Amino acid sequence: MILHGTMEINEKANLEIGGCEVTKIAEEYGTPLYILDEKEIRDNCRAYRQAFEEWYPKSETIYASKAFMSMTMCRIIEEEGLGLDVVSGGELHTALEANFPVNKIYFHGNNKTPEELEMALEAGIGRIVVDNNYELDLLNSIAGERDEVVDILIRVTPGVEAHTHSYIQTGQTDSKFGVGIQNGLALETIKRAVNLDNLSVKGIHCHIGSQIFNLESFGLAVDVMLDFVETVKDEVDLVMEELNLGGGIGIKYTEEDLTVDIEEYAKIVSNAIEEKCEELGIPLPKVINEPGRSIIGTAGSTIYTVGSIKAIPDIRKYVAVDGGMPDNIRPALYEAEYEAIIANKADQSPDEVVSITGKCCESGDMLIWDIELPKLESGDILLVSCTGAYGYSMANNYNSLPKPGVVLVNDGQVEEVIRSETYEDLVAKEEIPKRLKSN
Ligand SMILES: Cc1ncc(COP(=O)(O)O)c(C=O)c1O
Ligand SMILES: N[C@@H](CCCC[NH3+])C(=O)O
Repeated sequence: MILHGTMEINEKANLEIGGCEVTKIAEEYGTPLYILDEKEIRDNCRAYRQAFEEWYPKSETIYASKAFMSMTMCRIIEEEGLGLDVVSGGELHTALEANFPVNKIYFHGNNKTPEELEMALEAGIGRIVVDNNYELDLLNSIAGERDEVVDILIRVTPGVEAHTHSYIQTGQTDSKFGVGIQNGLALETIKRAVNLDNLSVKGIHCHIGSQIFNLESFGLAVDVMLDFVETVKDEVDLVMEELNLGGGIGIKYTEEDLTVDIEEYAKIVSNAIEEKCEELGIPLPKVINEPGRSIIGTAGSTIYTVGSIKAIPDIRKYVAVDGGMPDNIRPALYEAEYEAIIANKADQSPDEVVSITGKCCESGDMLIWDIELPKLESGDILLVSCTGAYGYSMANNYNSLPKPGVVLVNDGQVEEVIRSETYEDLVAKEEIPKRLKSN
């Protein structure tokens, strides 16, 4: 397995993260459990900041909190000088509870409710990224009632197809997000927006997809977006000053994946912008990038205890762990692949091919198909790496499994930042109608 961040194998053949022995964490906090490597989160934030400071200083990096949201994460993100992308009232609430600076919050989403928009205006957040005409009118009327002029970006689809799983492509014209540049809808939306009294269009936003390795796709998106900035200037006499290029940088989940160099990404984006702006004779825009996965993905792992082991002769050996698709739905949803290591036998060489399955009543509840590992035994602690992004944030309670908690490790210290759910939590929101109550 690739050892990400501060992972190390100690002299007792135990895996350590942030100087903490994984088996000890399992003993103290139980399994399944998510472990976050604080140094790796901070290093990933710094990689973006340093790369953009070098290649395109007129920029801002904001963390896409849908990848993993918590108040602790907000505090780390703020300390590292990044802004925040939220996509719901819930994410916004979490950010506000964590005292995240409101002017550095961007509000995304293709169907924000009136209540969510009201909440965002009440908080005074930095930018609302308007997705469609319905939202444009809604926001304008809410802002009007409040007697405010709200700064917005318009989400557009540049028609660039990123090479990634079809479920996580978002830049093509046939998408539920944004308005198309190629079919003229984006221009129509902007023409409409500039005539609304309570909105001020500051720029455009696109997000072409997620887990992308081909950096050229970002260069292509820049070209299309800046051509559109030029069109808007000519047609509407509006010079848009902000270009939000979304997130989407891929991470190396397994040996088969490529590695993306953040500096290379910053360089490609900045070269594309500078060349295009020079060609069009337009001023350099402020650039915003919105990484999620590449900030938190490699910093997170999930630990499980191995339970039943079932060998089907000549077919497959299933090794079951005490979590599964409720804490990591990505294999079922996107056929996502992961690596794993036995934390208590971290120095052993692979010995057999097994498939790691969860404990749900669902055949698709698989974490890893056909992985080579040392011989597994019941009671072993298995660590699946790179689960930091879209793991906890997409977790659910299928089969009434309580959601695992999250611990933060750093410099030999383990801190519980989200406690594991209990059985009591599972029924806490329920109310049995009086007539059905037992005596
Ligand atoms: C609007 C927007 N910005 C940023 C992101 C973050 O993407 P990623 O986690 O791939 O960096 C997403 C999710 O894909 C998104 O929808
Ligand atoms: N949740 C997805 C990515 C979608 C990101 C949101 N636009 C994943 O796990 O890969």
